[in-house]
Amino acid sequence: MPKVLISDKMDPRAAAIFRERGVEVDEITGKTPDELKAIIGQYDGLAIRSSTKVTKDILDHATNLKVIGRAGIGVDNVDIPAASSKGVIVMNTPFGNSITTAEHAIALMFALARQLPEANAQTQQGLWPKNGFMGVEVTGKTLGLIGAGNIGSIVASRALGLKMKVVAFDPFLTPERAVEMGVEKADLDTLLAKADFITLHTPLTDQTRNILSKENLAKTKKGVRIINCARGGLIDEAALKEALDSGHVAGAALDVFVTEPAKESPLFGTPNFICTPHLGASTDEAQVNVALQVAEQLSDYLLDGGITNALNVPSLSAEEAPKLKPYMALAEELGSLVGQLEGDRIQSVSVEVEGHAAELNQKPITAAVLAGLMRVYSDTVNMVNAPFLAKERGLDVREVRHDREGDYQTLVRVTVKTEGGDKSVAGTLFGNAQARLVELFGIKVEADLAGHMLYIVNQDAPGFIGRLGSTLGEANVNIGTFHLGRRNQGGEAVLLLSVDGVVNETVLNDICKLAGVKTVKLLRFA
Ligand SMILES: NC(=O)C1=CN([C@@H]2O[C@H](COP(=O)(O)OP(=O)(O)OC[C@H]3O[C@@H](n4cnc5c(N)ncnc54)[C@H](O)[C@@H]3O)[C@@H](O)[C@H]2O)C=CC1
Ligand SMILES: O=C(O)C(=O)COP(=O)(O)O
Repeated sequence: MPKVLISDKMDPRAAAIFRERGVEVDEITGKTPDELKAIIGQYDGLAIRSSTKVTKDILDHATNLKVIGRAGIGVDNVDIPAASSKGVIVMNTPFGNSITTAEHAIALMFALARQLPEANAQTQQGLWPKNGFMGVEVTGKTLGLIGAGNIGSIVASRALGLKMKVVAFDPFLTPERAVEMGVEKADLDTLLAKADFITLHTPLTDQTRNILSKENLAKTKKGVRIINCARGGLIDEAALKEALDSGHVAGAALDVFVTEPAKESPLFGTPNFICTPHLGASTDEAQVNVALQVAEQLSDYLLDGGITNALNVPSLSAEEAPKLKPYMALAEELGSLVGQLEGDRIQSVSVEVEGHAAELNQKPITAAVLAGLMRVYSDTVNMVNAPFLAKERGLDVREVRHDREGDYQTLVRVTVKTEGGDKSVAGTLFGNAQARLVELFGIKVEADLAGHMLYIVNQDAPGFIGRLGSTLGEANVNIGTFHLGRRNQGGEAVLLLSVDGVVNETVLNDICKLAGVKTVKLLRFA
C-alpha cells in the first residue's frame, strides 16, 4: 500500500480521501528540515502547502518518493528541477483557491481605500476617530493588474463589477482575451502611470522578481495604492517603505513577504501599511477544494498512474492510464533495447506510433521510450526525469503519429540516428496487453523482451544454431526462448535468446569465436 505524508496543515478531508482510496497516510506538520529528512524516506507521496520547503537536500533523502502534491497554486517552495532529476512528479491544484485569493485582493483593496484596520483599532481603543479617516471611492478608479491569469482575471471581473476600469499588463495576454475580459491591455510603464490601485497576480520568476522595483515605484501615479496577494519578492520591500514614508504611495497591503513567516519587517508600523500572514487561500471553501483535489490526484497517481496538473511531466488521465500502461511497458522495452545496443552512439531519437497507438496520448509513450533508453546510464531513470536527462545529453527527440493502416493493428517504432545511420526497432501488443518486438534493425523477428537475453548477429549458415546450442549447453546455460530472423537466406541473421541466469565473459567469448558470428551482446530487461 503506498504511503503519503501530509506535512502542512490541511483540511482533514485530505487524509480521509487517502484512507478511503487505500493509501496509508501520516499527518505530521511543523517539522524542521532535519526532522523531515529523517522521515521522508518512508513515503511514496508528499502533500504540502507553502510551509514545507522541498529542497534538493530533502529530495536527496526521499528515496521512495514518487510524487509531491501542492494543495494550492504556487510551487516556489519546491525545487522542481531537483525533483525532476530525481524522477519525482510535482503536481499542484491550479484552480481550487483562485476565487478565494482574488477575493482577498479585493478585500485588501477596500481595506486600503477606507483604512479599515487602523479605523477599527482606534475605534476599539475608545477614540471614536470620525474625522481621522478620509477614504477614497473605488468606483471610476483605474485598477492596474499585473498578471492576468486565473486569479488576475477573477480580480478583473470583480473590479469591473465595482465599476472600476482595469488596465492589465501580462506578456501572455492576447488582445482577444483582453477584450473578452473587458480590460485594456497595456505595457508596464503605461499601467504604472495610469493606475490608482495596483494588484499583483504573477508567479515569482526571474522576470517578475522586483517587478515593483524602486525605479518602477517611481513611475507610479502619486497616491497609488498597492496590493500584493501573489508572492513576496515581486515588490522591493525597502523601496516600498521609502515610497510610503514619502507619501508617494498612499497605501500598501501585503499578504506575502520576501521572507516568511515575516516575524519582523521595516514595513511593520508604517502608516497606511496593512498586512495579513499569507491568508490569500485561507477560506473554508478553498481549503476543502485543494485538500480534496490534492488527495485525489496523489491517489490517482500512486494507485493507477493517472497524472493530473503535473508541472514536470505530461498529464495522463486516470481513464487513459490503464490503456497506456501496456504501451508504456512496450515503449520502455524498445527504448531499453536500442539503448543497450547503440548506447552512446545515439544522436537523436524518433518515436512513431501507428494504428491503435496513434489514437493515444503520445507523450507518455515517448517518455517511456526515453526512460528505457536512458536507463543504460542510470538505474534511477524513470519517465519523469528521462526527458530532462535526454535534453541534458543533447538528444534530439521527435514524435511522429501515422494515420495509415500498417501490418499491425498497433505499432510503436523507435528509430535512432547514429554515426552508422538510422536504426529502427518496432513492437506491437498482442491481445492489447502483451508487448512483442516485431522488427529489429530492419529484420522481422517476434520476441518477448524479458530477463537476460543474448543478442547475436551472424552470417546465416547451416549448422550455426547447433553449434551455438552446444556452446551454451556445455557452459550449463539454459535457453528459455529462441527468436530468429534474417535479412535473406545466407545473409545477416539475428538471434535473440532468453537465457536463465547471467552468461559470463568466457561464454560470450566462446560464442564470439563461433564461425560467422559478428556481434554478441548480453542484454537485460525488467
Ligand atoms: N496569497 C496566497 O495565498 C495565494 C497566492 N497565489 C499566487 O498567485 C499567483 C498567481 O496565481 P494564478 O493566477 O493562479 O497563476 P496563473 O498562472 O493562472 O497566472 C499568472 C499570470 O502571470 C503572468 N505572468 C507571468 N510572467 C509575467 C510577467 N513577467 N509580467 C506579467 N505577467 C506575467 C502569466 O502570463 C499568467 O497569466 C501565483 O504566484 C500564486 O502562487 C495563489 C494562491 C494563493
Ligand atoms: O496556493 C498558493 O499559491 C498559496 O500561496 C497558498 O498558500 P497556502 O496553501 O495558504 O500556504
